[in-house]
Amino acid sequence: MSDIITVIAPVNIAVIKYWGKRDEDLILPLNDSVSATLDTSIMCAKTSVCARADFKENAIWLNGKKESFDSPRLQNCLREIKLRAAAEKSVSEDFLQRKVHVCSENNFPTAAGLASSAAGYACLVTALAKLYKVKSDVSSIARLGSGSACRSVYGGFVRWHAGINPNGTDSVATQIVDSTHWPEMHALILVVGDTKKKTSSTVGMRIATQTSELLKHRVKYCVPERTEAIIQAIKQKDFPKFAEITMKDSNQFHAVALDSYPPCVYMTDVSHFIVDLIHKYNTASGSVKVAYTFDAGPNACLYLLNDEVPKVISLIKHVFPSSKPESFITGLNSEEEVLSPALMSICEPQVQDLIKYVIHTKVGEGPTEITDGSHLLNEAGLPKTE
Ligand SMILES: Nc1ncnc2c1ncn2[C@@H]1O[C@H](COP(=O)(O)OP(=O)(O)OP(=O)(O)O)[C@@H](O)[C@H]1O
Ligand SMILES: C[C@@](O)(CCOP(=O)(O)OP(=O)(O)O)CC(=O)O
Repeated sequence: MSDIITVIAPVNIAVIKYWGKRDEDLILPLNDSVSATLDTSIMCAKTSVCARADFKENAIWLNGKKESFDSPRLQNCLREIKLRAAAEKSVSEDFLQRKVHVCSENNFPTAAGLASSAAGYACLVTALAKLYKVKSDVSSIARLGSGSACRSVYGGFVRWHAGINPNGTDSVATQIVDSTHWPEMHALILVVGDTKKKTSSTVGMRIATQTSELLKHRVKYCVPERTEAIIQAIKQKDFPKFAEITMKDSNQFHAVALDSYPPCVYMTDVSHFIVDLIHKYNTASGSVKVAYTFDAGPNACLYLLNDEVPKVISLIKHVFPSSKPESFITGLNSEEEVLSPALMSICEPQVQDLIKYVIHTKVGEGPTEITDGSHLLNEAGLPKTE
């Protein structure tokens, strides 16, 4: 039997955003956040890990390239998993002393605002937990890699509790409902740009924490109320309520980014155009059918129910013509529906390629171990691609 462990882990897109830390080293947030975990069959990180007595050093390969293992976030995750394993006495002292090799790949662009760090660290920490046979919840360890990663440790809809303990022991993720609760919930990710962003989330939220008055108001008054309300909406499958809170929270997060000094601008003209289009679509539909949300970048994530997907895909194709129509919609198969004249008239077609491509996905499960032997490390514990 192989001693290599391989795990795939999902991305998650928040509907109540995490933005601002109360402790930068422990990655403790100022507020609770809520997200949906997205299907690993469409977007995922895949990570293989292995610990052997003859490895000379800890090593990590990310997307085919050897990277430094010195990153404090990586070191913190490995250290905490080993401490947990030692406390649980799950492996021998000798095993804990061994060096590890890690090889990871994302099947979508890295560091492009598509939550690669969330999937990446959830995957790494889950794989290490299996390697060291850790049984307890590891969301607080994934949090040390990237805050939002703690939510990718679970499937379905997930809440990250900010917690109040200075040492962060209560800053953990819990599942609100699993992925079978609201299977009709789909997501369309409209990729406006997939290059590295100008201001990282870490830096952007540091500036906001130091300078934004609006962030203080958001943390104290808006997020607590919205968190409770959206959890109710999720439990009751109340889409219009869910969508309204999602859109308001995205708008407020970007208002906080603009209220920072110097301001952080993540949305582009195309992003704002999408916001306007969704509001027009909802008005023309007579009720709220689609929600948008934007992370620290220009890409839109639209949440909508399955029934609505054919119409919305037709609308996107009509408004955003592509020079590569055959590869414009990726992910889950989606039918198209002829748009009614009323919906056709809400927006004229724009110039070609404002949106690069669209990923159609849905709410899915948390990290899973891959047992078919398709490891990223070979028998020598080195990347198969080397
Ligand atoms: N599969 C992975 N395994 C380990 N680390 C990863 C993996 N994927 C990404 N990362 C880490 O996350 C970093 C990218 O995080 P960053 O926050 O810049 O981008 P993002 O996650 O795509 O965007 P955002 O967090 O705003 O959605 C990478 O440079 C790398 O350090
Ligand atoms: C806008 C967000 O996507 C911010 C994500 O920030 P990160 O989790 O990437 O930040 P660090 O904890 O500094 O690594 C909102 C969210 O996912 O809740």
